[in-house]
Amino acid sequence: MTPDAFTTLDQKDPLRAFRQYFDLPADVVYLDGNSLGALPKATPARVREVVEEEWGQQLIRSWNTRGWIDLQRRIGDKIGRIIGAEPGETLVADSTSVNLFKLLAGAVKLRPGRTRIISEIGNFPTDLYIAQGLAALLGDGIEVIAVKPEDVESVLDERVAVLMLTHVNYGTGAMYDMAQITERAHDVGALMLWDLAHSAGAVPVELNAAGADLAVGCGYKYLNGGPGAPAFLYVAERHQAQLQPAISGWFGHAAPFAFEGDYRPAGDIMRLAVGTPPVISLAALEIGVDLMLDAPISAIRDKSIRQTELFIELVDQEIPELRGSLASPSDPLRRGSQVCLRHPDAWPIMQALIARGVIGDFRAPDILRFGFTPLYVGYADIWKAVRILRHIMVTGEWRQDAYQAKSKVT
Ligand SMILES: Cc1ncc(COP(=O)(O)O)c(C=O)c1O
Ligand SMILES: Nc1c(O)cccc1C(=O)C[C@H](N)C(=O)O
Repeated sequence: MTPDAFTTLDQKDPLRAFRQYFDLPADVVYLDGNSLGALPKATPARVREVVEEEWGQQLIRSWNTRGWIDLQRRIGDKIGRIIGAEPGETLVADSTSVNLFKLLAGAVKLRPGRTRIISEIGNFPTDLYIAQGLAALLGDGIEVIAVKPEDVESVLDERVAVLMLTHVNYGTGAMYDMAQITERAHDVGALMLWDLAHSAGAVPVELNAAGADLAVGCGYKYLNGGPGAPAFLYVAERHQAQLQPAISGWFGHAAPFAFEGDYRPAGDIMRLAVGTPPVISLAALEIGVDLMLDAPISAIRDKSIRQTELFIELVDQEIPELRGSLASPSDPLRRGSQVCLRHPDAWPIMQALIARGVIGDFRAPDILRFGFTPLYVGYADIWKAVRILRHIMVTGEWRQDAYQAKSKVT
């Protein structure tokens, strides 16, 4: 394909208008929105309004007059529309790690007598760490068993309390069939908990249609809520009255402002709230979520598939050294919105790319990871990224000393 063909694709792109709503440096091709989403242009003004007007002028009155008290639920319901949940099933709260703890703990208690939490060896480490920490805290023979993705179904039996999987794998982009795996978990009476960190806003997700029980996800990736944005959690309506909150904070109380001495959980999703929510961060997140709601997820998915396919095809065509290096599934239907390539020198190669304005990720030990966020990545960006990657590989530019030193965040 020629560069002109990519420009034509951009001209015909139904999502083309969305790029203007993001503030991106002109000289950067940003292929890391799956780690930290881009800044929506409307966010700074909204944050300023919350700080200067709602906080500065209205002070504590804003909890009522500006709806601060309802933000977690209000934004939760909006995210619910992106992940196939009904109103009242999704709450914005805490971080993904903390939400995993709350939901896993609640799930284990819902399956008394069962001792196993099953997960996947390549899961994002925080998911495994949280499960391990919870098992150690609970004792009672509770154990975490992590197996290869292809072995997940074969370890499901009546000992399993909960199956906890990340829908789209952070390291490879491999995507599970949500409905099928959820059904297998239910076949043995286990609960299904999905981590949607790399799915929400990236691929179509239908939690209720799939029969999922519980889910968590990030606000700062495809939802563009900003660094450390509050996360979300989902509890299917049918479990809400029984799920015991493991962290029984006052925001989850049935009547927080009655200031009672004893804990009584709220009757609905609010029981999973803990303490005072970060209002300024919630306001920033809402801007990102609103933008996402304006874009049909089917158009996002179509563009994402097209972009990842084109990227793979171009790398194959243009960069002999990277031919056959694909670490993501080659079937786009089994892949999220990212492409991973394997190379023993992935670290310095990625540093050289970043120095030339193509921002992707390195993931240990040998992965070059490229995230495609269709709201602001164009087709011409893909052409440019592959040309620069080609230059770096052909010239051996990545071998320079400057690109060898490791930094703290990789
Ligand atoms: C699958 C997955 N879960 C969880 C997280 C992060 O959790 P937290 O936001 O609590 O750091 C990430 C990325 O950081 C992730 O990729
Ligand atoms: N949350 C992150 C952070 O605070 C620093 C650096 C990276 C992250 C990430 O989100 C990593 C990301 N979940 C990943 O898939 O690799």
